[in-house]
Amino acid sequence: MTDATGTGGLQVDPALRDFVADELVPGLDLTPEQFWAIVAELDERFAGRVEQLLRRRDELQEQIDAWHREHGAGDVEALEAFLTEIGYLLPVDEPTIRVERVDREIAEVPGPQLVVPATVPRYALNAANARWGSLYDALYGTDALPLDHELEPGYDERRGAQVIAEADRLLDRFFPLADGSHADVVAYRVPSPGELAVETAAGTTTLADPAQFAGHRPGDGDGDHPAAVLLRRHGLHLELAIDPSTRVGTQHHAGVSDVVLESAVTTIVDLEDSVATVDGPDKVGAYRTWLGLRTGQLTASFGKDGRTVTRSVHGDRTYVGSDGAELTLPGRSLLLVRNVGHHMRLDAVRTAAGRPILEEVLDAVVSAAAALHELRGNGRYSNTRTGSVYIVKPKMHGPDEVSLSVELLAAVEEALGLEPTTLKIGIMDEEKRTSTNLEACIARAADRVIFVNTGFLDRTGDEIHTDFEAGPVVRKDDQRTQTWLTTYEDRNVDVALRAGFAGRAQIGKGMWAKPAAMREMLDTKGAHPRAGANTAWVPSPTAATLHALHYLETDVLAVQQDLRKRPLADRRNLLVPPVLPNGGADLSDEDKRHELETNAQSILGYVVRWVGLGIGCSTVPNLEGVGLMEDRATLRISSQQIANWLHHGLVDEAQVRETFARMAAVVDEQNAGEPGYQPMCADLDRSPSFQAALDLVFSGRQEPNGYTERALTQWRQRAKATHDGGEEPRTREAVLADQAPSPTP
Ligand SMILES: CC(=O)SCCNC(=O)CCNC(=O)[C@H](O)C(C)(C)COP(=O)(O)OP(=O)(O)OC[C@H]1O[C@@H](n2cnc3c(N)ncnc32)[C@H](O)[C@@H]1OP(=O)(O)O
Ligand SMILES: O=CC(=O)O
Ligand SMILES: [Mg+2]
Repeated sequence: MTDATGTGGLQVDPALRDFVADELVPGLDLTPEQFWAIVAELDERFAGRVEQLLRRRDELQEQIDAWHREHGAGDVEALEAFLTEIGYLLPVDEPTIRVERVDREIAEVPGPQLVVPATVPRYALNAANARWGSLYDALYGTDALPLDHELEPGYDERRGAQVIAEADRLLDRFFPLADGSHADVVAYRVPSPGELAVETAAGTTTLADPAQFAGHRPGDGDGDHPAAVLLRRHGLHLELAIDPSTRVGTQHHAGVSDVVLESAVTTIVDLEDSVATVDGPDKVGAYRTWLGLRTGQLTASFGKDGRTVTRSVHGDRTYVGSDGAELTLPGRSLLLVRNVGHHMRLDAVRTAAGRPILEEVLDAVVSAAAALHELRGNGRYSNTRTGSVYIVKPKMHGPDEVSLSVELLAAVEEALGLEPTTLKIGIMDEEKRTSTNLEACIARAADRVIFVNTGFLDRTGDEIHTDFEAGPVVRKDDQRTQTWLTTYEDRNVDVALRAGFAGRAQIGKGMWAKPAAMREMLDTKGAHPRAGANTAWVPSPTAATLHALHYLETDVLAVQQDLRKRPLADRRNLLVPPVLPNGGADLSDEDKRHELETNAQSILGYVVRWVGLGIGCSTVPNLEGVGLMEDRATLRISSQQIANWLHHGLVDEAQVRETFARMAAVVDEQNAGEPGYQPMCADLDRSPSFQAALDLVFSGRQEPNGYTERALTQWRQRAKATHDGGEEPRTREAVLADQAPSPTP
């Protein structure tokens, strides 16, 4: 099946081997043999270091476990002294970053960051194009505005009127007129390129701040009928598309057929926690998307609204600027790619001795080689105007692991002949040893770090695992208000600002994990820019458009200047374990039952799609029917939560097994209409998904750092092997093709 000829002595899965030879390297100054020789050499060079660092994680965890066994949650000063003594806490030495050649989308323009699984080209293309999004669509098709009547099929005029009124309200808020309201406008005119004339019944007015007028797109005839008016606030653009001949334009008082917002300023194409890639063909699927986005050649065809749609990447947008010169704005989100962490091994490529290689090595080399097409000018469009490639590194524990990542990127640059520091790094601050030593972590990457981001989901999982022996942890939903978490969020911003991130790099906040709850997001996620974050994660293009409103509202760069003056959040508060008072004795049986059921249901709801269908990120309804985005990081929390309560006797094994069996029936019911779905309850003992869920919980205590990848991967591989004799395992693409398209207005 595999053959080591021409692959640097590596045994390479045929799908990967063909992808590299036929798709990745042609057009580069690189042969497949050279490519694999680079991978082999880097794997060999770094494998020992990685093993050592993983052992260090385990050693520290064992020491921390022993301390908590003796002291319980303990006294925080004593804990600090102990963690310092064992080398977990390192001296604080404030760094200054020196990163250069960073695109303005990262350095200067605060705005939403979209994340998209690399395994779904249809979604990835949508994400790349989500730089611009229709505010009308986002308001029409979600719960952002209350809906008090049943929508007419097609276009509902009452809903349309509600959307237009809300858009007017937002325009008044962000782009006020010198006189009157946008709701009174009958025409937007551009008599000369630098001048916006706004006609209302009361006469002609303009913007209260004329500098907000950024340009226009000429329509038919003179400036009385522009096709688009471009406005700008806090570095973000908003386009009034004017076309009175359309259905919406006819209804609008000034012919505005859409309000288009600059939305996903940046996008992370994810090779990590939102994908299920367990073998060569899976990895090829994900790599092909990244390559196709960088060459601009990626397309996806699918059925939607009864017709076949072919999606490809959008071009740039051109206007006449307010200075009269042509103004070109990027049509696509600036793309980053998230690679896997140090703990991942890839079965699909093995050394001559049979050892699976470091998956991060292959990710890094492929990520850079794909981008090389564009850096060499072979892409249809350019992602970067500064010649940088943005790689996000997850799940690093402390500064030595950051150094390892930096050295790997430097080695890839050297091997591919890239200028030093071309490969930039986004540091996910999502493991406790990174948060508590954030200054040192940033220092190790000072000349290439382009973000620190509070990945609070993994971080919560790691908190539970690190404090496992301190006592039973608080309920999952109560983590959000714990001292460690609020300190972590504040301190991440404080440290980054002191290190000089403002105007140079991103300070990011975490994912909005309720994909359909847009009203709630609008009401709460504005806290992210107000907390000094110049970006925060959203799960979909629609969420990006709505979250963009928060950056129009808040001038993040001004907030950052103010925050710079506040005292640094106290690192000691990061050490307060989130354990229940009185060992959980205050919780009622009903509280415990509910928490157990909630976590069991979310574990099963996610795992059944990962293991059974190869889908790495899903919306799973919770027991209250609210759809929650679940990925490997949320799974880490849920499985650690149950494992921790089991360990401390809040629940027992029989109860856990009984609850999982009961929840399996609920999850089967929820997925009953899913093509290719294998119900767990048909035979729980033989269901790979059900067994994976139990594995995650019952191995949760021993599993290094509480990660979920080992169990998921093994059970998915087993499920695929079972399929081998019969039906082919279904891919997400196949599942999507069978699904009715989502209702978009
Ligand atoms: C802890 C962490 O690491 S968080 C980071 C990992 N998480 C993520 O990456 C979340 C990414 N988001 C997603 O995967 C999805 O939005 C989900 C799984 C949450 C929901 O997916 P679905 O149920 O299929 O979404 P839904 O049916 O509401 O919408 C589908 C439409 O939205 C689009 N869409 C949904 N999510 C995205 C996305 N992230 N990027 C681009 N387009 C998207 C799809 O292209 C599709 O539109 P189309 O029919 O025109 O192609
Ligand atoms: O990767 C993000 C997280 O929250 O974990
Ligand atoms: Mg994470």
